[in-house]
Order: sequence, then structure tokens, then C-alpha cells
Amino acid sequence: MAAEERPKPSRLPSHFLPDREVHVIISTHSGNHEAQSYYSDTLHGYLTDHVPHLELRKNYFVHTTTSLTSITELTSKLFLFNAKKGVKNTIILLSGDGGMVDIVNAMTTTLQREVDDNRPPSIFFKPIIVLFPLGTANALCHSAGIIARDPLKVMMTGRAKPLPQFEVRFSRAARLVADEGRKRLEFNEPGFPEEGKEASGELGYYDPEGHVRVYGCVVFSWGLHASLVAFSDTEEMRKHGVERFRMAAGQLLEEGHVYSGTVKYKTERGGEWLVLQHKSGSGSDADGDKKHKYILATLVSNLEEKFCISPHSKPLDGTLRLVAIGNQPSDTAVKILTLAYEQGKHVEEMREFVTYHEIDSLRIDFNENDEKWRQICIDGKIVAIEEGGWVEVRKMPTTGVDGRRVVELVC
Ligand SMILES: Nc1ncnc2c1ncn2[C@@H]1O[C@H](COP(=O)(O)OP(=O)(O)OP(=O)(O)O)[C@@H](O)[C@H]1O
Repeated sequence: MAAEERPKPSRLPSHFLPDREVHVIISTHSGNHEAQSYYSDTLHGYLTDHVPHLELRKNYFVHTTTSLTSITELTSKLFLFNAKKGVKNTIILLSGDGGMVDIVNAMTTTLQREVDDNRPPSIFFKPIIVLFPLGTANALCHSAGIIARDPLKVMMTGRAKPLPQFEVRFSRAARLVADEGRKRLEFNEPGFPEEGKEASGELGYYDPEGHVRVYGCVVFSWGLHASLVAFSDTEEMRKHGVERFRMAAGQLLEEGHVYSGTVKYKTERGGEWLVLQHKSGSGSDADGDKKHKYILATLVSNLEEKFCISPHSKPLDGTLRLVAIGNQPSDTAVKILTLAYEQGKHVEEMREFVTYHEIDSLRIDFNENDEKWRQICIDGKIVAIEEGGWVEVRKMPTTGVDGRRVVELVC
């Protein structure tokens, strides 16, 4: 933005008005580890020029991540505390989708626990997030049009809008997959992480019924997509950027596994569960509708810049869309996914193979012996479901007790 375009203090967007506390989070390990240099070389000077009332350690704070749980800890210890004390926070987040999901999860998990505990509701000032695309895929930034319109410009001229979320519940023995697939972490008991056991931080908790609940704002998947995220999440593969997803997809398609389980969905809250009937080719045997290649529910259009999995999704429109492919041969799956890279043409040109519509909820009952095929993806995090286990995903409504949207995104 040129000097003559700089807004006068009175014309600053509401998220930079003097009544707000501004926090920058530099997620040092996101993407190609460029968040720190972007802050030092570009953003810091830009903010000094354009938002001159910011004063370090008075109304302006900079946090640099040092571990996998830094953002989660900051959120539960600082942002949530502030939000409930009536402090208006603006968070400038330099990360990929993971940083956003950490904030959404830590906030929602704690607040939902309080709902379950029947504690009285408290004041809650939703933090406003200004997101800079410093991750690998940056699905949220691409889908919200932040990158296409220049993130600095969006920061100065965009408006904060509530960020839609979904809730995932699953059977009790599910574990978070960590450390490049080597570790399985338990979720937390409400408020009481079990001593001596490695817990997953604030990602998810056991609700009063003993089910785990986790929150997301991008994508839920099982099948090919979840497997390729799981298999490509190693330090070695991460060096290849978004190419890592294509490399993993190549290996998986060669293996040609067909995922087994019962998939149901609801089109509206409180409606009936409907068994997913795949389109052509999948129903040739009695078990046809229990075999799947690709099951994905998304709140966003693009999972990467060019990978438009849900072309009908509009920025932050709050719709959850199902994209599903049944028991198709690998070459058909490749054709479908290649068309997704061409402005999402798969939903039109391959519509005889692709189920694509809005849903409210999704349920999977797994029928796989090998744990590697029971792994699901929630916004890039991988959860392994136990044998005979299940998972349910549902869009969080905009109003009511469950209707929390815990943050707003500037876009
Ligand atoms: N210093 C650090 N040490 C260890 N982990 C870190 C550190 N800083 C950040 N992280 C973690 O690295 C992960 C980076 O995820 P993020 O989603 O931001 O980037 P990405 O995976 O490259 O991008 P995308 O999700 O857009 O593909 C986050 O889970 C974050 O908590």
C-alpha cells in the first residue's frame, strides 16, 4: 500500500482502534519457516507506519512460538482470559491453517467444557484474527480471498466476520497421532489431564458422555485425503511444500486401497440419518455403499491455492459440503482430483462419480482392521479411531448454546 493510501488514525479499521490490544504470533515452524523474516522485514515496519499508536508491551505484543503447543498455551492462558475479562484482542497470526485451528480448538474446547459444566455464561469478547499465509497449504487464506487481495491490504481494509466451525465427536479410544505417526496421544479429561500420560494439549476433551470432541474450521476427511495428509506429515516430506500431498497421493493411488465402513449424513439439524449411496460404479456388489475412496466435508472452497475441492463454497458462508467418491479405480480417482485442480471442474465434469452437496452432519462407522485405514483428518491433524469405532461431524450452528463462533476473521 503506497504512502498516500495510508489511512488516517480516524479511518483505521475497527480491529486497530485504540481500544484494542494487538498481539502478533509468529509461528516459526509453519510452511518454509519464513514467518519470522516476514515479520522483521515487512510487517513490523508496515505496522509502525500505518498503525502508529501501537506501543510495544503496552497495547502491542509479539509472541514467537517455541513448540507445537505454544499457540494453544497462549490461547488458553492469555487470549481466552482476556476475552472473558472484556479485553478486545486483535491477533495478527503468521502461520498456516494449523495456527488458526489451535486457537479455535483451545477457545472452543474450554468454552464448551464450561457449557457442559453448567457454569454461568461469562462476558466473552471474540478475538479478531488477521491471518497472514505463512503455512504450506493456507487453505483458509486462499478460500477467504485473503491472498488474492493482498494480505496487507486485507489487514487495513478488510472487515471482521465470524469464522464458521464444525464439531467432531468420536468414540472414546480414539488417539491423536503425533510425532510423524510414531506417537498416540490421549485427549484430556475436562480440566484434568491424566497424570503420567501424554495428553494432546487443548486439542479436544472427553465430554460428559465420555466421547472426545474436537473442533475445526477447514476440513474433515477420511479415505484418500486423510491418508495422504497422514503419510506426508514427516519432516522429510514437508521439505517438498504442497508437492508432498501429490507425492503421497501417487503412492496411495498405486496401493489402491478401498476404505470400508458405513457413511451416513443429515441434511439438516435434527433430521434423519441417510446412508450415503455413492454414484455409478460403486454399487455393483451387496456391500457397494460400504466401500469408499474419498469422504470429505469442508467449510472452505480451496484446500490449496489451485486445489478447489468445493467450488460452490463462498468465503465464510458457513456451509458444510460433502465431497465423496465411492469404490472407483485409481485412474478414475486421479481424473477426478486432477479436475479439482482446474477450478473445481470435477463436480460438473465427473458428476456421475462425485457426490457433492450441502450437509449438516456426517457419521462414519469404521469397518477396517488396520489402524492406518481408520485415520481421519481434522484440519490437518490426524486422529486414529479404534477398531469398531465411529466419528460424527456436525456444523456448529450460528445461534443457541452450541452456536459459538469463537473468533472473527478479517477478510
Ligand atoms: N517452534 C516450533 N516448534 C515446534 N512446532 C512448532 C513451532 N512453531 C510452530 N509449530 C507448529 O508447527 C505447526 C505448523 O502448522 P501450520 O499449519 O501453521 O503450518 P503448515 O502445516 O506448514 O501449513 P498449512 O496447515 O497451511 O498447510 C503448528 O502445529 C505449530 O503449532
